[in-house]
Amino acid sequence: MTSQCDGWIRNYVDGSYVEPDESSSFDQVDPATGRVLARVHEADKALVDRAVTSARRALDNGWADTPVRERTALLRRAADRIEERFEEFVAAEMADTGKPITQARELDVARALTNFRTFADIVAAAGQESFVTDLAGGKQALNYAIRKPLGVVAVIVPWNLPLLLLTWKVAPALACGNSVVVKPSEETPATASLLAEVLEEVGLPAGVYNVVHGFGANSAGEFLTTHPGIDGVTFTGSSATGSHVMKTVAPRVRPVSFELGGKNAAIVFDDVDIDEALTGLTKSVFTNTGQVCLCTERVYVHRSIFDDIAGGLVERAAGLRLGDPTLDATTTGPLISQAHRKKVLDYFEIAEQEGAKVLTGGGIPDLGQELSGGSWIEPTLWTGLTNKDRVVREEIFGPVAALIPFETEAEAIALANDTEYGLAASVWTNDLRRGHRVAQKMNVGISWVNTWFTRELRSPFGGMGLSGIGREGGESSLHFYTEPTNVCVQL
Ligand SMILES: O=C(O)C(=O)/C=C/C=C/O
Repeated sequence: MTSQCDGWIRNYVDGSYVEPDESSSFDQVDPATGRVLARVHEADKALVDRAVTSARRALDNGWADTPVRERTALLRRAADRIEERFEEFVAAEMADTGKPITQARELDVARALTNFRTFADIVAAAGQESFVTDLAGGKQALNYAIRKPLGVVAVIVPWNLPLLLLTWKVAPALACGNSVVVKPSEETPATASLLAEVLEEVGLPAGVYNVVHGFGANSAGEFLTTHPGIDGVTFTGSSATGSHVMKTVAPRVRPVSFELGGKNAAIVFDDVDIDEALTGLTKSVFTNTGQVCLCTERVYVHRSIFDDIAGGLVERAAGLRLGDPTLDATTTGPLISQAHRKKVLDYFEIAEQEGAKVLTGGGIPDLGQELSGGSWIEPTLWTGLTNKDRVVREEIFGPVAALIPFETEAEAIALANDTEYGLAASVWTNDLRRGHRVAQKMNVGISWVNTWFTRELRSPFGGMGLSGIGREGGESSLHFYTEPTNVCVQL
């Protein structure tokens, strides 16, 4: 039995794919064409319970006590196996998202390899904290902390970078000896189920990795976060859903790690190399059709170069290639669904009501009959807006940004920080002292200077305010996926 066969994408529980039934299922839709590709079997409450129970049993039957070197060796084998099956993962990710093949290869699946290998290295090298404590009367005590697995972790991941974000969480979770129950987004079920094949092939014990599919209220996600057997929740997705998940685990005071929404700013100073800045800004606004929590939706530009940057970005947007995701020349895919496209188009309406001047885009492109059923949208740029406008305050999650001029550094910092979110920012300037100074002043988790989405996986990653709780990455992941016990011995 495999993750996807005879037209079904399956749940994976206790080491095997679950036989689907028609009664609870939903469609896997290709966002590029609107075509139904397969049926997805929706997990009911009993199946979610079986997943959590088998995850606990796997922990207790030895996985939690597996030597670190065995766990990290398994992660490396998983990376090698994904590499061998690379194009299968690319195809599965593209079927779910419609994203261009070059991005699926160079970002989404490539990062899965890096995530597994990086956390194998980090956990293999991790030490423990210990101290010799001086006491009264010349006595001493030895204090040392051992880190145990957090336990059964609920991993809830979004539809924008499905495999990247899934492995960003599952790699450290497994490396630290946890077992996981994964609830992928209903929009993108394929790679989470396919990963189960690889983990089984490389010898992960049954029950350590489980996948349950579902969506909305009173479904797998809800059954999972409310399940008394869950020891912690790691979630990437919208701030509203994050807030709801927090409420569901609050009665049992379970730890959460949230990477949520953003309304990220770029600040472009007058001393930039215009071409270099345009390249970086285009990437930060339009990557993954703007469907990355780190994408820029607010671009603050020094007034003296505003027209150069605005004009240059319009040209770059015109240079984007929307179309058949299987072509290497394609740079930009569709939005994830018709429902999400309606949300983005509604914001296009609101922007015009708020006085936006549309520099480019603002509608639906005509890409021919083959793609007419897809959820395509035009890359869009606005001017004429202020920080008071809804489309400058609310996360849109599409290929769109508002361009707003500023005069002084202090004004730019104030404008960029004027938000309830706090995930990412980018500062573009050739004065590196100013770059460091302004980047540090950003109230965000990740602040880039003259670059965007450059990732050091050992750094803390996450956001503040509405953008999340906690950090993952490097040591931060170890802290979330383990529970330390400090032992104090009188010497
Ligand atoms: O790059 C990462 O590790 C990561 O977590 C990216 C998150 C993007 C969310 O939309």
